Amino acid sequence: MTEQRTTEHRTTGEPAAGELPAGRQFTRRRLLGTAGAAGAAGLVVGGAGGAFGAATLRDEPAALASVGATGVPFRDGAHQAGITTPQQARGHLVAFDLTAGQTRKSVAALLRRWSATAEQLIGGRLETGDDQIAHDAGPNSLTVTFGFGGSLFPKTGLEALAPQALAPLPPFSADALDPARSNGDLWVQIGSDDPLVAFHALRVLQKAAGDTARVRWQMNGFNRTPGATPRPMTSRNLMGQVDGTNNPQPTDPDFDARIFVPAGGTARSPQWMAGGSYAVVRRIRMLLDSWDHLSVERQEKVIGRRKSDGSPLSGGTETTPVDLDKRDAQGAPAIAGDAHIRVAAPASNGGAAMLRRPFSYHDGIGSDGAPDAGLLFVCWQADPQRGFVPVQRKLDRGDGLSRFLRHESSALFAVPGAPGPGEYVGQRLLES
Ligand SMILES: C=CC1=C(C)c2cc3[nH]c(cc4nc(cc5[nH]c(cc1n2)c(C)c5CCC(=O)O)C(CCC(=O)O)=C4C)c(C)c3C=C
Ligand SMILES: [Fe+2]
Repeated sequence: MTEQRTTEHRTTGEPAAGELPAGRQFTRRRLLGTAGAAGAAGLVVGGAGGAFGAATLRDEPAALASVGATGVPFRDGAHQAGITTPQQARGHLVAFDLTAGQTRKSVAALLRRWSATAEQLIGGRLETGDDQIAHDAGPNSLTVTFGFGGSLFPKTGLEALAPQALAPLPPFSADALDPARSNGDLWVQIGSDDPLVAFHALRVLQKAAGDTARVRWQMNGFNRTPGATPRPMTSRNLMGQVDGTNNPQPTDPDFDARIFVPAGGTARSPQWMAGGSYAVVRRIRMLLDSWDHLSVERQEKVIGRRKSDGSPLSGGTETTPVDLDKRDAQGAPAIAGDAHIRVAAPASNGGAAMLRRPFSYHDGIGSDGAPDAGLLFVCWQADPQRGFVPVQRKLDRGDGLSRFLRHESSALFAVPGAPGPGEYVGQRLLES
């Protein structure tokens, strides 16, 4: 049964006495405050320190806002966290390569170490000697998700267990890929609603890699902060569009079949991938200076939806089903033949679908003088040949949006299911 977005998030329970090392022991009031309590106790305006210095001057700790207190279990159901978890405000995507001479055994030791570390980070139980970057923070929806790249299998003698579904993605005509920022033996996706919590997790996991694996590439992204809008709503990307509306929903009857490998595995996904999923990761630069030259009306035609509220050009509100057959008063298709949502729709791709869960990125100004910004496109599916590949093939040929994008890096990872009690992530592969 699929975890529901709303129910996967939980508020952490009160830590048992002695569970946290000295200096990390929060009173219930400190750790589990509500937004209301934060409002009452959090900001001291005026007074000796003035509003600016108030947070550091008060001697009574304020309760955490609900954002800080929200936790996502590391082991919950059949799937790793970070797939159906609501998008967090901060994300780090990191690929590692094994150093020379590593074996299945040393990789198993690394995954055991990483799993234990991730569980400690998520539970707020830090090791003695921790750098304290996240010292005062609650869980902030921290998730850590681990995956395996195709190159891992021959390096560890596991070729026979490599999923066929993990075969390299085909080339696409619009690709401008940087090999140094593509692929990788291992992948870690970190998400949190607090940048310090996210950085801390990244730093601790990178140190835990020890001499077994080195960072191949790292990408840092962001989304809207929870609570930033008066009503919760679908996030916007850096082109300003509402992005994520027509994602498969966990309540859809075919959601699990589309996104996760079934319990018994499949012909293209061995049993050790049961409950797992495949992540396609693409760094897609947006050519924002060109995009910004278009009128809003043109921009809306390129996508097929209104910019203001994400409603389809065939009519209705954001969540109204798209009518690809609708014609305007002149008899022309309301949604153009090369509109992104027409070309990408399951109806145009033999039912192919994926769960898109991206982060935006902004790495300053590129050598061309334009923003080096865009989407860290992450999509999840039970098999990339039935998800990403057919859709990207179609987009590659006929998407009006592709003129404003550049695919700069690409990777595919097999993300195993959640470890059982006492297991580590990937144990069913590494000890089979
Ligand atoms: C191969 C898959 C896709 C890539 C790559 C991709 C890149 C990309 N998309 C946007 C902006 C939007 N995409 C939207 C919808 C949408 N996109 C894809 C697939 C890819 N997008 C799909 C399957 C869909 C849903 C189509 C449907 O069934 O209606 C939208 C509309 C809102 C929404 O439904 O999310 C926007 C906006 C950008 C900016 C981008 C690369 C940077
Ligand atoms: Fe899209």
